[in-house]
Amino acid sequence: MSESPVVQINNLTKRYGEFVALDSLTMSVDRGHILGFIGPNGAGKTTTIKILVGLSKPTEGQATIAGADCVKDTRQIKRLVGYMPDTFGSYENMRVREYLDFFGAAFKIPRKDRLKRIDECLEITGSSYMKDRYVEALSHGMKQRVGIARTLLHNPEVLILDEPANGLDPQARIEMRQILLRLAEMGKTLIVTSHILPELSRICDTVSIVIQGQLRAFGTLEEIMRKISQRRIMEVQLTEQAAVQKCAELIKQHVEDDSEITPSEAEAEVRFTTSRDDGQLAELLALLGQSGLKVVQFREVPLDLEDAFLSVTREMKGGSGDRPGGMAEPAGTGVAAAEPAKR
Ligand SMILES: Nc1ncnc2c1ncn2[C@@H]1O[C@H](COP(=O)(O)OP(=O)(O)OP(=O)(O)O)[C@@H](O)[C@H]1O
Repeated sequence: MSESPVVQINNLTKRYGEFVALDSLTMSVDRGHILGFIGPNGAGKTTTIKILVGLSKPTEGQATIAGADCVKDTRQIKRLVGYMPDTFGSYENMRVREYLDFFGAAFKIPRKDRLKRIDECLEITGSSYMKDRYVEALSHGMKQRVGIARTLLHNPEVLILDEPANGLDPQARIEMRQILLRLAEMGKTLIVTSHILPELSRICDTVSIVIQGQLRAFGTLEEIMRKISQRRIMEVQLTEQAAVQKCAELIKQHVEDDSEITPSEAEAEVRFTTSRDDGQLAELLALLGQSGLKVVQFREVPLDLEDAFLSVTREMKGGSGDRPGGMAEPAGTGVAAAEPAKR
């Protein structure tokens, strides 16, 4: 029999007066999994997280962590969840070990166990060498790692990390990724928010895309990518910028009426979306050549998580209109919108 999900969110709704910040959100995360929680500014991510960690009450719906109700069982929730916000706070004249000791004491870890636990958490996050350094003198990347060590002190089952890779250089991001994967291997369940989508796609096995308080896509990376890749994005690279419009016109005559065609004179290329098969695309390529266009590349653009995100964001544009804190119009590829992936 399969284990029930560690995090279970059912029809979670949060209203501020008339404004619906979260609209019947339902999703779940299994033990040892890493959920990428994605959404533009104002989508409702922080609102969801606040409810999960017991800092806010939903207007309707329910959230549980390892069976504990996020509203009624707040003491249990504190023990079960480690939350790392996206800001570190200011801790002057405190060394890393003192900082962690302070939080260990706040979690009521007995002093003799605390020192051992601090060493363990520093080791897991590759921060042992920072132990005697002053917190305020740490780099941003070092602070992020100490922040995770702090989150681990009371050995929570679920870790909620808000933008852990934000502001990190490429090397620090790789290290962060390794830490998060190690935590999942240890059986921790992770919910990670991020705006660095390619980074997130390397660590998450499940992805949830929230826009305007609603779940727009949910499932494994493969499920979401399969949905959006029903239409592929093709790219035609030309030798001359002047030929771009002519190329776009010819493509328009050959593909579906609702195909999205994006000419870029600056890059001497045309991108378009289509469900035409390989044979039909080969005909198009031949036609472009016969029309005197010098095509140097004709290829399918691989889709990534960013495309999925832009795809569902674009779909929302035609929906319920503006909303405070919404995302600017994305320069998306216009691939077919993803339906929420059922699990
Ligand atoms: N206390 C509040 N009163 C009224 N509206 C609120 C309150 N808190 C949040 N909101 C609104 O709810 C919506 C969702 O906000 P939330 O902070 O959850 O978004 P988010 O996805 O975390 O965005 P970001 O990525 O910018 O942090 C926003 O439109 C926000 O303005």
